[in-house]
Amino acid sequence: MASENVASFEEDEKNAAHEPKQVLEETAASLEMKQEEDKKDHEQEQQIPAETAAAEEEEPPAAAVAVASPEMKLEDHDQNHGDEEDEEVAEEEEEEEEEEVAAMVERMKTSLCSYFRKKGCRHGENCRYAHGESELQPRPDGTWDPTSERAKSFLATQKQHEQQDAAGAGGVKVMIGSQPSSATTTLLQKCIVHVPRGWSQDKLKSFLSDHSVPFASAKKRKAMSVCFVSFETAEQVATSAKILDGLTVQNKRLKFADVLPRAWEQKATGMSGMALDDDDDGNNNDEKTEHHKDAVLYNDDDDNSSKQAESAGDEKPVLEPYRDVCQVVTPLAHLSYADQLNVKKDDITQVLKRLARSIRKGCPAGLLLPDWLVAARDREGLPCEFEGVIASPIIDGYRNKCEFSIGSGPDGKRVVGFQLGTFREGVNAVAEPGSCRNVSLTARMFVAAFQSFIRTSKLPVWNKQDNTGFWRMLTIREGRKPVNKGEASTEMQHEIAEVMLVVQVCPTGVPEERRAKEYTQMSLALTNAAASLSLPLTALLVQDHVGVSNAAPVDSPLHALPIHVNSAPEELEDKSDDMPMTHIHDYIGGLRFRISPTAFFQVNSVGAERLYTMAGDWAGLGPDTLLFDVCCGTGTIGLTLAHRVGMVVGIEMNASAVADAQINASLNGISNCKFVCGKAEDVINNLLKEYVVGDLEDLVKEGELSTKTTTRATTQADAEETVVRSELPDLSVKETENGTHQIGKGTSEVGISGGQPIKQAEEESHTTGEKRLRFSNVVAIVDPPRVGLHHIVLRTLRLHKQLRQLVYISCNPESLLANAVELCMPLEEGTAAAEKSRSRGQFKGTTNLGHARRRVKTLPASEPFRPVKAAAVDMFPHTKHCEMIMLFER
Ligand SMILES: C[S@@+](CC[C@H](N)C(=O)[O-])C[C@H]1O[C@@H](n2cnc3c(N)ncnc32)[C@H](O)[C@@H]1O
Repeated sequence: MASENVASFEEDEKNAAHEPKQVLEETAASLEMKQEEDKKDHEQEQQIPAETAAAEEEEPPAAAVAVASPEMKLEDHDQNHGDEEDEEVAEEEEEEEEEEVAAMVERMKTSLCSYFRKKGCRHGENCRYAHGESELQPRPDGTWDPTSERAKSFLATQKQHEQQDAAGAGGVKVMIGSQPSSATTTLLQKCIVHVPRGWSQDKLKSFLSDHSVPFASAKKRKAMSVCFVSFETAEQVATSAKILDGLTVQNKRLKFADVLPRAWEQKATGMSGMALDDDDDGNNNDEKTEHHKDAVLYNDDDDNSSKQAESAGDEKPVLEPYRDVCQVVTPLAHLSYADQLNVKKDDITQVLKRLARSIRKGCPAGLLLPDWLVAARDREGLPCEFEGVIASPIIDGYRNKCEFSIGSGPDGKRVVGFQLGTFREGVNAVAEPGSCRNVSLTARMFVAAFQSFIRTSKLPVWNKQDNTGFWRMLTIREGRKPVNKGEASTEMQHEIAEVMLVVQVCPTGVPEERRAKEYTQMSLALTNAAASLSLPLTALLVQDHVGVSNAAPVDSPLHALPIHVNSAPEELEDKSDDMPMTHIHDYIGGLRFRISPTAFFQVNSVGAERLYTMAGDWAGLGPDTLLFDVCCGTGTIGLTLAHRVGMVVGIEMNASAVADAQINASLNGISNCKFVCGKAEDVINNLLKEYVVGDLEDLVKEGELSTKTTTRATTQADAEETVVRSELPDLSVKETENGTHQIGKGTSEVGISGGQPIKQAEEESHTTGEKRLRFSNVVAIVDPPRVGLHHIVLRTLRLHKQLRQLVYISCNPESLLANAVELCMPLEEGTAAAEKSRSRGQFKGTTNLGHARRRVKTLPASEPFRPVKAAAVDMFPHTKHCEMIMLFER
């Protein structure tokens, strides 16, 4: 027994030793693109649409994001800096890279833990080997641990196929596309590239026979310059390669290449093939849509060729690698829900450990480590308590917003659905949402109706390769009926009361009258479908967008189209005959929220309710609290917590979301919230000055506090804050005028103030003369986009002494990690001056830990936060995403 264990561990060590290099290569290659994306991200709404989520699933593991590419090093470096400094930064980045690769490899549990299987493993979740099949990941070569069930069932299937083949006609049966193929079978399938397009299959066969190629079967479609050939033995493959590879036929040299199995087959076989994409004929061959530079997908579905003829005429069949749409969009759906939660828990555990490691690494030499970091050693490296992942109350059909691409399917037909990969992978095909478990039935029915319409339209669908076409994207947003507390149905379907459809088009070159005609037909088709399927359709809009990516700027023109579906009067409060509806409504925490077409709203609204409640519970709210809701969207967090605080100030850059937030306050009779439209980095400093009793000496000068409080040291804050608050005048909040006025750079404030009697100061605003409340207890709940908080916001929060509690909600653990470094890393006195010279205008990225650590050193001496607790709410079942929440205090 014991020797078995040793043997298995030795083998694992060997495997592990190969992993880092491979991972490193992959990660470095992916970074250039990632940087570009991150830049764009900061300007955009960062909700994870189902489709984006799908694309993101395709990206390398999150740890790769922070690895620096050579381009990043150049860009981020001030050219005036000396070589020495460059080297230092490069060294740090290299270390960073190594650390993250190591962390990533650590997370890749590619072998089963034999201790766990036999009598339990004392390493628990920190074990580097997989505890059970659900934790097991494929090895870098695509194969599975040979002792796993997966590998065993794979071998069994392989054996079965071999038996079938032996009993059959003697040839190797090519099964790709219909059932799992074995590694052996895949190795016996090859493709030949640069075969004359005009050749028929028979011509190909006679060519092979003439050249004594011992093939088992050969397939070729006319008009394609690639064909597929299978062999019976490896020797036959080798012989044929010698004969065919490089042979000149009609002035072109043939290429004998591997066939790229579809993704699930790749996982099982670990195949990779030869480069194909260097066609020297200059023609835009169909094969060139195969961007996988390695090999060609063997699409054995003969039906596809005939299906293309039925399409509207502007699409060509594409030959490209594609995967099952559910696997792309919901990659965890094959696991039980409990296993999905375990996968997410492990991922977040690793992220948290990296936070502790990164801050320890950045701690100035000679400075005592903060207590929480010392305590991390006793928590197996965790920087704080981790309360685990809270399950989503709804597991299927939970998404209230999905973005469906309009394009061509693998068979060339017009399809409305999800992109089967990313453009940078060269995957352009779109597939119907099929049985993706995160999409609601309502959305699927609308997709089907819209797809039927699109197939009749004479206007072209969007082609990502040449950025042409008219129909681009269909966004479906759903709003629910109010649900009484405790009655929340697990079947979201029954609660959907409002549906908004936003159809994105590229109007370039299509005359207005022509568009208007198409829209009328579209509206009719969708209205009729909604009526016949008893689906609510309450808003229909067209969005014009001419950019390359479907992510349109929030100010892209929107036109509301009339629809005539019977709706309940309360659903249509802002609808009049000549003003079609432009919003939907949903409910969180018993409050009604109006949502504009471009405003962010959590896609899993019942999950969001859990998240916001937890944020409120952790934030230590009270009637004397001023709550800053940073990146507030339609005001969901602030408004659901408004009854627990003195006042809420929400900051949001999307103007229509801010307008929603203001209306949402009115809709729910909430009067102690203000919403400010502007970028948080532009307004937060001024707002803190406006509302927070910041500099206590000022107040003493103003005669509002006794001198006793001026000696208050930041580190004694908790004890003395009570004194400060009790000495503030006991005032009731006074009604102030609602209205809009300027604060800071290019911002506008809309708000309603009022509320319950609380303890705070009141003073006149310099800008409006209105009586303004000022608080000494300030809490921030930040819920930034995927890229995280802007460094100016982080700096302001860290330097604002009055801010003692900060709750960070994040849909991207990587940016949370980097931001947490900036909030929590201890600083040496005087560091700022020393670091100043090398900090000018650089360190742009926020998801890079090395950048974050260097940026902290540019701050003036300031008390760091400490991580107190962390948890996650699974807002995205069946995907790898999860919403994290962390409490920081000081
Ligand atoms: C993840 S959403 C959170 C919204 C809201 N807290 C909620 O849960 O519904 C992030 C929000 O931040 C906004 N945003 C993005 N960058 C911003 C910035 N620099 N300043 C202020 N808001 C920003 C986006 O428009 C979006 O509404």
